Amino acid sequence: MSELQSVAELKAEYGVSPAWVDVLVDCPGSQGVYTYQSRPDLLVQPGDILSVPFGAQQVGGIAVRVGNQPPDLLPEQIRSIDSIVSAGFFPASYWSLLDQVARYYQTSLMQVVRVALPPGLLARSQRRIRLIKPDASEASLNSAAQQILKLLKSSKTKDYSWQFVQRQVKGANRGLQDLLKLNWVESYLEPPATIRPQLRQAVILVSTQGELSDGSATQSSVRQREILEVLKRNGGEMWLTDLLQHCRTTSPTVKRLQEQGCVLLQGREVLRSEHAPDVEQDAAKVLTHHQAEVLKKIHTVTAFEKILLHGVTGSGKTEVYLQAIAPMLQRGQSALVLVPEIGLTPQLTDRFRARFGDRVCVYHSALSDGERFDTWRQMLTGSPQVVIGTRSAVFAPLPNLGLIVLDEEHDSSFKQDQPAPCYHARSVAQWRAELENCPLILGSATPSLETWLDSQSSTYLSLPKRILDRPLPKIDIVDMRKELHDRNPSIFSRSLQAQLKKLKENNQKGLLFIHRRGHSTFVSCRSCGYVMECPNCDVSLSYHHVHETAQPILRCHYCNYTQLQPQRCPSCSSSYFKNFGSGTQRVVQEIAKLFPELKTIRFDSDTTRAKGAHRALLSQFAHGDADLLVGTQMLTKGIDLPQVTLVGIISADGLLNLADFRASERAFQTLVQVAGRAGRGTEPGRVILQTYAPEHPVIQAVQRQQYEPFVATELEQRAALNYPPYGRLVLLRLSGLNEQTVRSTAELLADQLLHSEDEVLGPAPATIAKINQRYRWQILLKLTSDRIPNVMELRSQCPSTVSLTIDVDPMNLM
Ligand SMILES: Nc1ncnc2c1ncn2[C@@H]1O[C@H](COP(=O)(O)OP(=O)(O)OP(=O)(O)O)[C@@H](O)[C@H]1O
Ligand SMILES: [Zn+2]
Ligand SMILES: [Zn+2]
Repeated sequence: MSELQSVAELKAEYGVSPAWVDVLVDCPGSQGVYTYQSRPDLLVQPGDILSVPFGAQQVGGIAVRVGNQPPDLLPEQIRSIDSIVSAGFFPASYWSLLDQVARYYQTSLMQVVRVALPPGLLARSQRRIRLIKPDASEASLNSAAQQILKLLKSSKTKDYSWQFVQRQVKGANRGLQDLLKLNWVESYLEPPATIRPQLRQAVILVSTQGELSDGSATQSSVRQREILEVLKRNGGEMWLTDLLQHCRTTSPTVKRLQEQGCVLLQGREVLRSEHAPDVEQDAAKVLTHHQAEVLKKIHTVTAFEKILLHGVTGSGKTEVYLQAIAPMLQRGQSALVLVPEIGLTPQLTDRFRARFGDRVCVYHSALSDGERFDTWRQMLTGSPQVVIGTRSAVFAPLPNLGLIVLDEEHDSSFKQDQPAPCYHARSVAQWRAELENCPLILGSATPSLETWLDSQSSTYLSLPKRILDRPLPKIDIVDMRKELHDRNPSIFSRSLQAQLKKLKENNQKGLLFIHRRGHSTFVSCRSCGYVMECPNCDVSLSYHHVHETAQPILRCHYCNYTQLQPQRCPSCSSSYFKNFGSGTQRVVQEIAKLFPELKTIRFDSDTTRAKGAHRALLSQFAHGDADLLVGTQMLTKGIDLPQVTLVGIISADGLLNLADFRASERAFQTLVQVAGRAGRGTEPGRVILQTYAPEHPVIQAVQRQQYEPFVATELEQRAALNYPPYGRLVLLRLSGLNEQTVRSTAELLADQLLHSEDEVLGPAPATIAKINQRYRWQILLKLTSDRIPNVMELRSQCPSTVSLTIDVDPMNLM
């Protein structure tokens, strides 16, 4: 638990209000947490908005911590709080949470604030003064207070901005204090509701006739007609940006259409929350027996409780979340739903929107500052709502939280590796649920070992069957060594080919899963073995081939370094210089060669980079004439398309051979999840899993689709080696431009750690020893107890050229 004390506790203990307050100052040009002295007459609580002196100014700040421990500063360095602008602006528990994150992950509070809050929150808000006792008499007051009172009475709304009052009244501050004490006026912070609404250009179709160039078929008039046609098809109105993109045209062309009287350009105000398409209203589904049982249990939980919802793929977990949340909104409470990646959210958010309409808001780190800010403002209004977001949304400042859901809780993207704080949204969600005293639901078909082991201390709920008793797909394991032996050199086994042939006739769709992105993982020389590497990073370059006739390029996935693929080996000049492996591009090209009748869509980080691309590609696949979706890890995450009957796993081997103690767990989870995309509709599903290691225990476990036996074996191994979820880890990552300095710093730190009772592994170069010119070393601490040593102090021993990242409970050991 946090070491923070509530004001009530402090008062009980000391009989006084807290003496010191840490204030987050966030104004243009400076952002930081500073300590101020409180005043005996002020009862400052975390979450209050304060006015504090800063330099020569008075600025707004947020009280984040209060205490009676004198800070490590000279008395003359500490200034006093001016006043409380707005008490309880944030729930106090919110600041306890951020504080707890900072302490647990051993980073500064400011760094936590940076992931949690939109920048410049206070700078955009305005402090105002309002008269609350209209019949107040001025007689007994000092002159400044009298003037303020007079001023406020003269205002129609009985209120003015503090800035205005200060300009009108000399000594306004003292006058205000008196009035506040009398409770005749109140001081409040107005969130910038009306400030700078964003305007966006809309194009409206006025006439398809107009005075198009001259009626003749010049190239430009044909172009213009096309644009008008597109506008017409879209109901006569589109955002300018959408129209430009859609028609591949420029704004001067559209402006010319306006001059010709065909269209009208108009600035419109938009709320900058993520633009979502209209979704049809949807009513609650009649639950299956298992779903109903689970929901009944969830409804009985009203205080903090950790609930593991273990449901096989396609068992209808989302429907359970929806029906768990509905009564909550009715009671005026809000819910937070965390999902691993934004690629998965379009379908999920649509389902939530269909049920709850505009009470749903999407919050993730890819939002622009403006969008984040607007979404934030909506949250602080306190109206009951559902926030869906990725890991940073765990910090969404929703007041009155009734439930937190973490869907696909096993997913490692809930953990932030870089930059600090290296937090795990699952841990933070748990602390938050504890602080808010609300239930936390962790949902997964393949729970993480951490959660599984912990489920003894939580509520276990299970959905063992798919909805409507649909069967799990049948999984065939294909030994690729045998394929080669039987003279099938193709990346598709004979059984996968047979299934692919049947797709079109049966009017069904398939997914092909590849473990890596890009055309292949690396390029090497078949004569001398030379491997093309990135000059900045310690990784091989990946081969990218845009289309058959394009010049192939090589790219680094860490720093984006790009070069043309050389014709010959740079080392021995051999012309046998080829790419290996199989990535999405190669699979797409092979399909085009072998099955020209099948239409494919590529779904990986290259094709989904643009905003909204996930949604566009998935809906193209679901509603268009494409037969195959070819993709990477993204395919494993929650895609729910009833037409998909076939899942082909091109090669499972890359997953099995990762150098990480969690490799088996991850491989099992990924393979079960991707297999689970098949047969979710009325037609049963079929999975072809290709591998060079069919006897591998993970492959065997996946084929049987039995979670518990797999986990039991895996836990035994972890226990034997004292790895998580038994023994805990802390990883220290060091990096810098000078290899020698990084190395010697790592050695110095490791020496100091040797005195602790914990096991010190390393120092050693990281698996990827250089990224973006920075050399990387690491030290791994294997803890012998649950007590996490404080390694913050080691920071002072690092030269300024070496950066140290502390990763508590690391997920990524590369
Ligand atoms: N009670 C029900 N009756 C009919 N259809 C349902 C019911 N519950 C859920 N469904 C449908 O079943 C499908 C699978 O549900 P859902 O996507 O929630 O499963 P899931 O458990 O989240 O799966 P996964 O973990 O594989 O993503 C969805 O299309 C959903 O609309
Ligand atoms: Zn060579
Ligand atoms: Zn690089």
